[in-house]
Amino acid sequence: MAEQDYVIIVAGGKGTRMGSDVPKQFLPVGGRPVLMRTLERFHDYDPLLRLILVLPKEQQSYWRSLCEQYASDIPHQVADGGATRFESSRNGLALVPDDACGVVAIHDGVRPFVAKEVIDRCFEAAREDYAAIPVYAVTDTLRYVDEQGGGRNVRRSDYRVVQTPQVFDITLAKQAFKQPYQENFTDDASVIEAMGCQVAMVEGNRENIKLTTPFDLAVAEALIKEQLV
Ligand SMILES: Nc1ccn([C@@H]2O[C@H](COP(=O)(O)OP(=O)(O)OP(=O)(O)O)[C@@H](O)[C@H]2O)c(=O)n1
Ligand SMILES: C[C@](O)(CO)[C@H](O)COP(=O)(O)O
Repeated sequence: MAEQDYVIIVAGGKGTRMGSDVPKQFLPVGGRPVLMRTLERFHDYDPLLRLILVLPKEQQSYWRSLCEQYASDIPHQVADGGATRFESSRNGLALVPDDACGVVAIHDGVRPFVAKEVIDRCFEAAREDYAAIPVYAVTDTLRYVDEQGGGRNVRRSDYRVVQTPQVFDITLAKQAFKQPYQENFTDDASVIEAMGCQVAMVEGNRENIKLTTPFDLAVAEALIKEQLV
């Protein structure tokens, strides 16, 4: 089969920490829904990428109406959201043909500001090393807190902050997502590592924030206003 790369954009979460009436992936930032911006990032990066959007079943018709309202006609498939991020990623992966040859990126729907250079780096590293994630260095002092509430500083150079897109060889990803769910699967790289595989790290971009709380929305508006993204 000819080489074809895929991007799965997961937006099947509840957005509890955002606490908004409208699901956070549909909230407008800079006048456009967050999820539309995310989809556009990857389409603008390479219109030949096959895009798969993972959304809760009950939000899919609203998404279609938003596409009409904003005259967005980027081709994409839609998969059903799951109870966990792992399940949402797995549902998206199920739409990638079993005999597909290439890499698959899994990206948070609520990270609309990933840089083109970062997508480039992740795709290149995944082609070379089978699995790659974007990270950046911790800038604050970092403290370990024990069960008794005591604490001690740890060496921050030992840690990295992890972002998405997390990019994998398609065959490897499909194999990894056959594993049963574990609680420590907080991202897709942890699923790959549970099979004993290494994950390469490349430099991410700080602006690629995950819109998790109302504070992040304010930061997103400011980044757009200052033309930093
Ligand atoms: N069952 C889930 C849980 C999360 N996600 C997606 O994973 C990304 C990162 O998750 P996060 O921002 O933490 O979103 P939520 O889980 O929705 O947030 P919260 O924990 O506040 O409810 C989001 O795009 C979210 O929609 C998903 O597709 N399916
Ligand atoms: C995948 C992720 O965005 C990497 O930073 C993150 O782990 C998802 O966040 P969550 O709070 O665990 O949903």
